Amino acid sequence: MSSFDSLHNKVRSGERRSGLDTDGIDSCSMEPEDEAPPAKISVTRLNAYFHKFHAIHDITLNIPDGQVTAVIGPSGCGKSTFLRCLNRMHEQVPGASAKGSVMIDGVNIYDKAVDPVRLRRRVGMVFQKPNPFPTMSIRENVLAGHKLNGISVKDPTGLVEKCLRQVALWDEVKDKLDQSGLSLSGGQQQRLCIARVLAVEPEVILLDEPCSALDPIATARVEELIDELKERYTCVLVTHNMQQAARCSDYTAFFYMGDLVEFDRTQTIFTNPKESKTEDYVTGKFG
Ligand SMILES: Nc1ncnc2c1ncn2[C@@H]1O[C@H](COP(=O)(O)OP(=O)(O)OP(=O)(O)O)[C@@H](O)[C@H]1O
Repeated sequence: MSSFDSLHNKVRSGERRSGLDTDGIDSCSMEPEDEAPPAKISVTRLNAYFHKFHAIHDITLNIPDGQVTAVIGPSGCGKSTFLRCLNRMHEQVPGASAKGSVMIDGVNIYDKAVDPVRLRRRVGMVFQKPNPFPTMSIRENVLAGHKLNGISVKDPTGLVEKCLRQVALWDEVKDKLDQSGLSLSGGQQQRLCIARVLAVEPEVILLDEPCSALDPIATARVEELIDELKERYTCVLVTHNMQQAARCSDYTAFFYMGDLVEFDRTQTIFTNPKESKTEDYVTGKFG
């Protein structure tokens, strides 16, 4: 059975999350004809470059508020570049530039008046490889965003506990908060990094293949966490793993060679895509 058939069948049978199986699509409660939630992020004619190389082309889409939007596509199609344009991390690469508009709650983040450092607190990012600050303890890692930005915290002990509870790490680390973040397993480190992002109270969380360095059990825990995060945050998830996109996301954007080929509800992308290129990709004909 192809992955498309498998995904399709799972969608039809309405199976629920269980480990790494392909399910959770049914958690997308809207039927295709329903109205999409309002956009948290409106991207219009976004183009990104590395020097003269035109990496993403004229991307226009609305990322719905309080949902998980997955970005899928073959290697090199521009997924990470697109993601990094959403909090202006792209421009930190020497020679990189972007054109177009990215409106978050109606404000163009590329406007000169927008401070990119403050923006990145509102639009936090979780990376492929867990990257706790190596010289900091678990506690210090959670508070790192405040420290690096010179923001005082009224109740650091309470904040550390709250954030570690949010990522379901508290019980595992509460007795060793002063140990190095590197003393944790890969999956625990990734949840610590998510706690670090949550500590500065973002509105949007960008996740760039957050499970690619994790084992299946750690992956399942991070996926469960993403499912919980969407109750409070808008999430954009770059993933190579179509099963993960199907399990975790409400909407999916399919990129190919720098173009946005199709954007729709995840259920539609995996069961009834409009574009043959999308169907070829989700059925594993190329990738
Ligand atoms: N720092 C860079 N300098 C020059 N070109 C780059 C740089 N980073 C990415 N690119 C190019 O931009 C294009 C898009 O890259 P990007 O990393 O966004 O793709 P991706 O879809 O995320 O790939 P992958 O799935 O392999 O991570 C690719 O052709 C890539 O080679």
